[in-house]
Amino acid sequence: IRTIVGPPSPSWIFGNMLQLLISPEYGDYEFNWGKMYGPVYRIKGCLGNTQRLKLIMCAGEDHRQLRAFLNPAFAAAAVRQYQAVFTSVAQRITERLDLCEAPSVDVCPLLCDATLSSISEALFGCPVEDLNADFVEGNSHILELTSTQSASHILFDGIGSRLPGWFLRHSLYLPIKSFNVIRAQLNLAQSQGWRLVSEKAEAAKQGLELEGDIDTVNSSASDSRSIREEDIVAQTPLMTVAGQDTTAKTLAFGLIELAKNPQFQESLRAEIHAALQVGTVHGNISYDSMPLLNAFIKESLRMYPALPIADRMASEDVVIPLSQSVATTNGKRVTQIHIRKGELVTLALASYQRIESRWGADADKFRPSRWLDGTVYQGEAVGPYGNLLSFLGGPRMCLGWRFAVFEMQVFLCELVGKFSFSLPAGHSAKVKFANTLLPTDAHGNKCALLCVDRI
Ligand code: HEM
Repeated sequence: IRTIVGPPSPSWIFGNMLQLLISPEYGDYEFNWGKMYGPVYRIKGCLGNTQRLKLIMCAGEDHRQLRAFLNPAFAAAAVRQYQAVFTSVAQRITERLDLCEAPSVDVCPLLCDATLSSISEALFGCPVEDLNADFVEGNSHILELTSTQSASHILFDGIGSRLPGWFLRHSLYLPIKSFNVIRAQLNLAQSQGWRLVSEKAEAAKQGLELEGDIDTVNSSASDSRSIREEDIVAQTPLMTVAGQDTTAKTLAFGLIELAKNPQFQESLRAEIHAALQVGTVHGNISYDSMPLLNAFIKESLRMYPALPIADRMASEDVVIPLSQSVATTNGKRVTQIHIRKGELVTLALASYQRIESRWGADADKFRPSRWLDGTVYQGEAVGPYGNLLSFLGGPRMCLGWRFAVFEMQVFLCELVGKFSFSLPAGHSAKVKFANTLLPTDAHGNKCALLCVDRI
């Protein structure tokens, strides 16, 4: 890795990490590095750590079993059953927007509440109000915590990646404010998970019919025998963290783009109204047959992947073949890279989604029509949806991708069908990275301020 070319490091303490993670706008440096050095390059981590590039990873047996167990709740047929939940949650966003009297609204909290409701009702089988109130509050604390990023966080992560796993697990018990919040939330999530599992077990004992959620969909799965209740319980915080903010922010970025492009917004609304009309006659809306809606969702995921970069540590020595050779500092070109056990690899998902050979010469622009006019490269699929890596790929691919796509289809039909979105005068939206991509105001605060008018 040391001989792979890459940008110079401005600091031994931070390496290239501040440029990568807290540039004024996400990608200011990274997207240029991609253009200058190609799809694979070396950057420096904190404290002289060198091992960073972009590649893919593997996962262990426990993880495979747990995925197999959870998979049925996220299969296409199961996700279709969540339509009534998504529709009712979307209608509640409309009700809240109708009550807003201010000239502009920050849509982030509305969307975040809505995506939590979808998870709670579809996967846990109960409304958010039935979840422990402290758990719901702790969840928003966690979202706030994970929406901040600073040089000291980055240094802390850099030091943390050099410490043994047992030390990090114990350090969570240090009396640090953010650790207190995480600890309390993990405990609440565990007890919340136990409550859900025992309620389901009790209902099943009484012969009550249960459908569609994580705990019941899988009760008959043959490969679930080795999964313990503790494992199911452990999924409660994972579902809310993985599925709430990711989908809400993708929608928020999408609505900002719609506000910037009134003409596209009009065309999308016309498609939605036509589909809703046909749906009323036939009793079902065919979301997958709406070209503009689906092109718009794919373009939102492409330009604003909730997780723009993912770090992986090699669990064993491995040789990774490259589809194109890359230059080395000693003037040679190599077609494979040797990664040693323990070395860190950064997968630059957002950069991949701006590669011109895949997405067109204007890959830096938000243009949904690229999905309809043949601009997008039609080759082997690396991710589950639209050849995008927003949901990653391989054994750790997002379990909830169908859930997220369907939820976005239903929410957008409701919102764009009923409201028009425009940017408030003088408001400039920015894109920041703090664990995930966030829309922010000019001061860097998480916010997607929009003028929202009833049609
Ligand atoms: C637009 C919305 C979403 C995006 C962009 C997204 C993206 C991702 C990505 C990139 C990962 C891999 C993370 C990593 O391994 O570093 C992931 C994992 C995961 N996601 Fe999503 N996600 C979304 C929505 C959801 C939803 C709605 C759910 C569930 C309700 C969900 C459940 C999960 C789970 C359980 C994992 C862990 C999978 C594993 O480790 O095997 N996600 N997601």
